[in-house]
Amino acid sequence: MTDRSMDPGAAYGTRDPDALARRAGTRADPDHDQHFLVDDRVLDRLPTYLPDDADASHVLEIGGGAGALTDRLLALVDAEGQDSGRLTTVERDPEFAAFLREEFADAVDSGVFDVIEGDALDVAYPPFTACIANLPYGVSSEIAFRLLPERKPLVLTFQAEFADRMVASAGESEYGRLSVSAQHYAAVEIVERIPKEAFDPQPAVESAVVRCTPRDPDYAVGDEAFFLRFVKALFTQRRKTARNAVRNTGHISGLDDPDAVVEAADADLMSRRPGTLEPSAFAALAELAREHGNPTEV
Ligand SMILES: C[S@@+](CC[C@H](N)C(=O)[O-])C[C@H]1O[C@@H](n2cnc3c(N)ncnc32)[C@H](O)[C@@H]1O
Repeated sequence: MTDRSMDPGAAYGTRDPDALARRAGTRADPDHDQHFLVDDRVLDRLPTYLPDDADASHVLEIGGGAGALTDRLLALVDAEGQDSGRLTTVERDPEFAAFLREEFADAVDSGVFDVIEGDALDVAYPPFTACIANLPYGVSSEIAFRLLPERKPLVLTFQAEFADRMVASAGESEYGRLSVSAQHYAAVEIVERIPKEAFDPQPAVESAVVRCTPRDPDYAVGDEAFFLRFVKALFTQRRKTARNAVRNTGHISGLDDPDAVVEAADADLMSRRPGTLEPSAFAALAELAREHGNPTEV
C-alpha cells in the first residue's frame, strides 16, 4: 500500500496546480461541466479524505480537466521511495485528455499514469482500488451509481444539495431513494463543504465532498435489483402510507400481487410513510414482497 502520510504534491511538487489550471483553464467551458478547483487547500485535502485503511494502489479519477487534482493524486500513488501505484484518469474532452498526457508525460512513460479518453458513463473502468474525483455535476448521479456497486472507497464532490440527500437519515426531509440506495453500498458522509469561490469558473451552487466507505449492509437482501426498484417505487408515493405506496406501485416495482404483500406485512409498518422507513425496514419489506407479491422483471 502507498504511504499517504507524505505532503500531497511533494512528488510532483514542481508543478504549480494553479498555474496548470490557468494554462489549460482558459478553455474551461461550464456548458461542458468544466468547473476547475483552484483552491489549493481544498485540492490538498481531497486525497487525505480516503479512509485510513484504503488501498490507494490504483486510484481512479473521473474528469481530470486541467490536472490540478491529477497532480495531487499522482503524488498519492507515486510517493517517493514507496511501491509505485497507478492513477487512471477518465476525461471526455479530447483537448484536456491530450493536455494531461503531455503535462504528466513522465508518469505516463513510467507506467504510473494513464488517461482514458471518453465518457465516464460509457468507458470500462480499470480494476481501481479507490476513486477520488471532482465530478462533472451534470452526470454525477449516474457516475456515483456506477462507482458505488464496486464497493471501493470513494471521495467525490457533488452539488451540496445532492450530497445532503445522499447522507440523509430516515425522517429527515432530504431522505429518499438516493439516501437508501447510496447507503446500501457504503457508509456515506459529508467531509467538507466547498464554496463556489473555490472553483473557476464558479458553479451556480455550493458543493460538498462526500466520502463513501464500502460496507455490507446490516440487513439481508436476496435480490439487489429488486430491492432498489422497490425503494424507487415506494418513494414515488412518499406522501402516502407504505400500505398505499405498495398497492399503487406494483407496475414500477414489478409486483403482480401487491395486496398479498400488504396482507402479510406488519400493520404498524404499513401505516408509516416511506420517508420514515430505515433502509433495514425497506429491506424487510422487499423480502416480504419477493415472498408474497410474485415479483416479475420490469
Ligand atoms: C468539474 S471538472 C473537474 C476538473 C478537475 N479535476 C478539477 O478538479 O479541477 C469536470 C471534468 O470532467 C470532464 N467531464 C465532463 N463530463 C464528463 C464525462 N461524461 N466523462 C468524463 N469526463 C467528463 C470535464 O471535461 C472536466 O474536465
